[in-house]
Amino acid sequence: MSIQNHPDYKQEVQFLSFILEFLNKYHSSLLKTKDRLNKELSSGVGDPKDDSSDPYISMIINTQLSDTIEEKLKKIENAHKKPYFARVDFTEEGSKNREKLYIGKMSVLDDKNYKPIIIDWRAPIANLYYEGRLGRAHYDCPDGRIYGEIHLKRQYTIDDGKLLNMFDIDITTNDEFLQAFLGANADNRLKDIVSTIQVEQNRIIRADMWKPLIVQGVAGSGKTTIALHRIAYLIYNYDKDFIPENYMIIAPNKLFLNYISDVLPELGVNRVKQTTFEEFAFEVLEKKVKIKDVNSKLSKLVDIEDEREKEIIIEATKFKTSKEFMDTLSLYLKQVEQTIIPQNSFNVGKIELYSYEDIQELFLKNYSDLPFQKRLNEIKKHLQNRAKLKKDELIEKLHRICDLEVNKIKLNIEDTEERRIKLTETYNKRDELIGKVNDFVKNGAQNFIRAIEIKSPFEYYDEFIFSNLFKEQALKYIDKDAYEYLIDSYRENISSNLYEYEDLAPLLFIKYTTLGLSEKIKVKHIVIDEAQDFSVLQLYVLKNIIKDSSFTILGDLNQGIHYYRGVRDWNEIRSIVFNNSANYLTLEQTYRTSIEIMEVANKVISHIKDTQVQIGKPVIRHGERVKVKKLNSLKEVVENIFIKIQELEQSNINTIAIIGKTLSECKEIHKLLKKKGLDFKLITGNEKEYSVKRVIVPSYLSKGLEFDAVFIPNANRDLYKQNELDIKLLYVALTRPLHRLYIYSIGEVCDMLKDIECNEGEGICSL
Ligand SMILES: Nc1ncnc2c1ncn2[C@@H]1O[C@H](COP(=O)(O)OP(=O)(O)OP(=O)(O)O)[C@@H](O)[C@H]1O
Repeated sequence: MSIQNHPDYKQEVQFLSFILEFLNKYHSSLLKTKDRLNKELSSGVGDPKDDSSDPYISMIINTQLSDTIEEKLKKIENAHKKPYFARVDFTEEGSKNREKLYIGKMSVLDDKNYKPIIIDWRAPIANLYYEGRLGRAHYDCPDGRIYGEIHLKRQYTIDDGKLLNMFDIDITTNDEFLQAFLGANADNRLKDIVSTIQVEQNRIIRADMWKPLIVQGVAGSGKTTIALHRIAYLIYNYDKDFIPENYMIIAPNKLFLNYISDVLPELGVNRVKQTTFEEFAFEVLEKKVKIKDVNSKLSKLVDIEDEREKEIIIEATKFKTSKEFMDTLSLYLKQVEQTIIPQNSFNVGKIELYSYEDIQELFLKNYSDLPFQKRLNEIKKHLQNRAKLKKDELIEKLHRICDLEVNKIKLNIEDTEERRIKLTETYNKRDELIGKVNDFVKNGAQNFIRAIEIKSPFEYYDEFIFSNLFKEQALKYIDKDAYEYLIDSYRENISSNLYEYEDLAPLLFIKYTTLGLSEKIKVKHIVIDEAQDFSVLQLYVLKNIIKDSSFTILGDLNQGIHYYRGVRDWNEIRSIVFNNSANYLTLEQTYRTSIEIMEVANKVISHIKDTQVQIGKPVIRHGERVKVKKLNSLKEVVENIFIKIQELEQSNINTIAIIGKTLSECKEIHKLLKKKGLDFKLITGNEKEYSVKRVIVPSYLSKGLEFDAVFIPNANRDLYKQNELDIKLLYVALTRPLHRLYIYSIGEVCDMLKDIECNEGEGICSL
């Protein structure tokens, strides 16, 4: 049915015009306020945040108190293009009023009665759109559960302020809206999905903030997107308790952060901390150290032929990122703790004010919850108080001694010049000692504490690695070769002032235990994306040092390419890190890839015989058949890619990636493509900006990204062997495209793609 024939069309167009008019007025009133404030600012009067005098200001768009006018203006401009995307008609139990709830990315309140004209998608009542079906429904709000009836659920396509389409639906699943959304091409940034959030995604977004949440989701199931929507949701619903700066998202690298950087501002959220684990570690350590390329170990493992060498590196790294390593480090820090306080008492002269034993007790027992440095600060207060208390007594004693001495002199020496000299000396001595006592009261405790050495986390870590304790413990878990590899590689790195990525978590723990965290770290909720590549140790340390923070952890074990350190089983994280208190949810539906592409990816990942492997279920969206073409050389592959790209240019394909296995393979292809005049950007892992539409990228750096079309230049059996790492690297590459996937193989295709029916005659295998 054409939209114009819809019985409510006229009414809907009228409503849209009303809203647009409303927003226009608000916009111009804000502009006026901005001008006034600018004038006031430049003339030095007025408070820039006080915009309450304007009649339109009481109409609130997203009631973030800290919003600046600039932010509000931006929000209105966005809202103007698409003020809402859905409507739910709801009658609350006991009421006769059928409310029309228009739902948008941000709320718009009527300035006269403060009633919402548009409801923010994050508001409790908006849950009716995501979870409710026609008929009896309910939603939860701070006052409890509200029951009622849904009469209508309608979705709108509005673009640039024009109503283009509308659909009446029942459930928000697999509807036309979603299909249209998924059929669209990837621009080179992730986007918001407020209008098509699915039920299982909605539950993750709206899950309780204070219960740690672990999400296992297949490639393309929306984990990254949901992570960002969840932050936006939490910021809106916990705005009284937290500010955006209290939220932190940790992503694998800067390129990825750049790739996701549009989503939160699109959702009207700013100032959320978006960082990598390394950057956060530098902030905690209050020092930037040189870190070996995060992917260097992975690329080494990808390249090494010698199986034993590989085994040693994996064993050593697994240990270095394990709970056992952490326990060993804790044992070492316990030893350090015992020896921090020197075996001296706190004395003034020969008088003991605090015994070593008492100071040690304060350090080890009374303040055992605090970092070493903070314990010393507390102990200093005790010493200072004791010194102050003793001051009068000491001074009185000095006066008494002096008086006795004076009497003695007066009795024994006649009133001569000699007696006067002796008396002056005695008084001087007394005054000198009183001065010393005063000085001691002022500085004694400080000096005592200052003499106690707390080393830097780097020094402690160094001592730890080379300690006998570490050797003894390590050899309980790993063999001698792995231990020696661990020590030798550490020594080699340190000689060039380098640390490994895996050193960061223990260093953070040492910093926390010894010196404590800077007040500047305000994090309260941590969202970790691509968490499958985090180690138990990293998560454990984060959980333990950011004391009362809560967590949302999202990842996909199928994509765990840093398997030598990463998560192998989410249950391990639940028990070791969260004491079994975390919720665990899964996402099986995949939204990115077509059915044809997902089937190939699923076949490949099934080669890992592990119960943890999760098979993705694609949303019903068909695409082109996947083809594997056998060729004889990389040159031929590049020729083929060249021709295909000419074809793709005629179609609606925006972003294209060539995904190799190793960086060296990518470099080679990059050179060949350059010769043919094709401009592709080689991604090496050091980029901070993600702006181009055509890239050549090694699989391990393509994690999290997506493209309209993907070329796998060589999936032959020498490159992709049937081992966990190769299977996962291939899986990651195969799950990046939205619409087209082209696979080439120079010679014999790898075993994982062999299952695909192969038409050798044409050199083409297809599923
Ligand atoms: N409910 C949805 N409606 C529309 N599009 C969606 C929805 N959920 C996910 N998508 C789309 O699916 C694609 C994959 O999402 P996203 O990158 O967040 O998934 P992911 O689970 O993090 O993937 P990967 O693990 O492969 O990195 C994106 O294009 C996203 O916009």
